Amino acid sequence: MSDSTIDTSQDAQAAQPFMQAHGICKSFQSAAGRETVLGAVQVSVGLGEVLAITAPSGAGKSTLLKILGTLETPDAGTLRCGGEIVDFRNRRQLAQLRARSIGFVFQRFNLVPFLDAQENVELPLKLRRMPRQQRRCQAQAALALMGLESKRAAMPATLSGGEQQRVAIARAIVGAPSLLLCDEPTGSLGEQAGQQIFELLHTFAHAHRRAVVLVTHNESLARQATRRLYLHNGALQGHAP
Ligand SMILES: Nc1ncnc2c1ncn2[C@@H]1O[C@H](COP(=O)(O)OP(=O)(O)OP(=O)(O)O)[C@@H](O)[C@H]1O
Repeated sequence: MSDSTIDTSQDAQAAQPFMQAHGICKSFQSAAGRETVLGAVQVSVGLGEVLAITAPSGAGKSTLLKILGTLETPDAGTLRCGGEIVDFRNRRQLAQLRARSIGFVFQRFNLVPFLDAQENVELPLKLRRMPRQQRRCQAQAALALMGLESKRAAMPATLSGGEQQRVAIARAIVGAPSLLLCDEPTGSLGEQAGQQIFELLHTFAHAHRRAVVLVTHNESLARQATRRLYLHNGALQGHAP
């Protein structure tokens, strides 16, 4: 169900918020001076929902997503994840938070070309030194969730764009993150493959009670999200500018 009329002030009331951002500001230095990209952004995302964020190019969607994913430090504001305030100075806490709770999906699939689908999905678990049998089981389950049981041994180059993105999503969710941040995940796919990716993300959020943030230029997909917000002039709002 989409709800394009929801106001951001109601945002904090979303059921079981997992990630809450309050007063997030970010500016960058450019040749023309200091440019404010995000000015006091408020947003929360709850378990079980897909939150779509749309905006014109250059409005700061990727910057916001990086801050929500703790990959970028805001100039001001607070971020709560699972009820705890994120300390951006504590690199160790950030790394643990990302490893345990946050998955990332990008427009580019970034699969390792010399590893097969299963090995690609196992990679984050291997880095965490998970025993081989356990990581194999988890990777198989993640690939099954993406409808790729029959492609476990396939090399990335032999897969379609949509299939490669599904492997990338399986890799992002294999560690069971509560929050999945997706930056234009369907941007390089055709309409049908993009729709399939959206439906898989939707099922992941609803059936597994996870929070999904979907940054997209695709109006049709944004309309199908649980909730959608527009990034405009550095603020998130519930209606089109
Ligand atoms: N590290 C950085 N240093 C300087 N400027 C930056 C940096 N990162 C982002 N910007 C600037 O911030 C603005 C927003 O960038 P961002 O990538 O977040 O936008 P976007 O909405 O994701 O754009 P697009 O839809 O085109 O991908 C741009 O003007 C960009 O040049």
